[in-house]
Amino acid sequence: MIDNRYVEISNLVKAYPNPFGEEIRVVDGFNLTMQKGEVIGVIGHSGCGKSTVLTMVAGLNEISDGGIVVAGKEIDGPGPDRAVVFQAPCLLPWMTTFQNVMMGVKQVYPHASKQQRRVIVEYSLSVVGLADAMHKYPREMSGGMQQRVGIARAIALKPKVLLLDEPFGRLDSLTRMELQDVILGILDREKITTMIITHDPDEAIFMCDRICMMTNGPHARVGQVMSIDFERPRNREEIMETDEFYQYRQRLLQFLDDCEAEKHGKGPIRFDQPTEPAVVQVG
Ligand SMILES: Nc1ncnc2c1ncn2[C@@H]1O[C@H](COP(=O)(O)OP(=O)(O)OP(=O)(O)O)[C@@H](O)[C@H]1O
Repeated sequence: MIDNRYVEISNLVKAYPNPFGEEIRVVDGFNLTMQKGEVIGVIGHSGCGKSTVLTMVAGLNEISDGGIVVAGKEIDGPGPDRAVVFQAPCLLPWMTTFQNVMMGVKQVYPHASKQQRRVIVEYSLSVVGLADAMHKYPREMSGGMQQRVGIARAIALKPKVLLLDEPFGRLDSLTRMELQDVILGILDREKITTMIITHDPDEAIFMCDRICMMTNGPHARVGQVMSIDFERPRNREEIMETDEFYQYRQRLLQFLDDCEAEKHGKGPIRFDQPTEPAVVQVG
């Protein structure tokens, strides 16, 4: 049997102390496996624990219980095998685009020659469409351009896993769509295993191979996982003309509505999947 578990998140728990000093498990028993090259979306209501899960996978947030294995190795902190893109790229304002990307490359490739590093940085900036803006400073660029630098900075590290935490959250809808296409182009070429957090069902359907729907917190975990069976490369207009797109969307919205109802005491809704949750097939 082929072992497809490239990323394995097992019984993941995150507990934070509340103001009374009690430990509250915001995430409790989160299980998910990701295949190599797979793009997984994580969707759920605000505050359910999506970023908490992502930052634990990134190694930036201590794990209270359970574990995360990436490419056969249990993680115990951040590493260049996992690159993160947050909502805001946090570029150093006194450095050019080129220098901002080079900074991470120097750390990850300490033994590469100057010329090799330059090629990596230039390539990463060109794939996000910034070949002509390498020497601009952040203040000279739009929010969308700055976010492109953040993406270039992440892919320049050649990570095993790319973690995107609402990367388009601050962008207008046109720029958002442009950047979705940029990322999809990169993922189609480089086949990087990717987790993307989003609030936007359309974005999740367009970009992902599977969408993991999280239950409400506290004690949030995976409620359902839905496979998105559109072939790649994907064309936005073509996908949006299919019946399946609207069925997927309906399924996601229904889940979010059910979570909302449960929050207001209209549940309980049954999300009982103790280990790997059931995969929902639409169509
Ligand atoms: N450092 C912390 N200390 C205590 N509680 C925290 C801490 N960080 C997050 N939380 C709580 O954990 C829960 C999950 O937060 P998280 O940011 O992961 O949710 P989210 O689903 O990503 O939210 P959003 O969609 O609004 O970004 C929230 O209730 C939040 O208040």
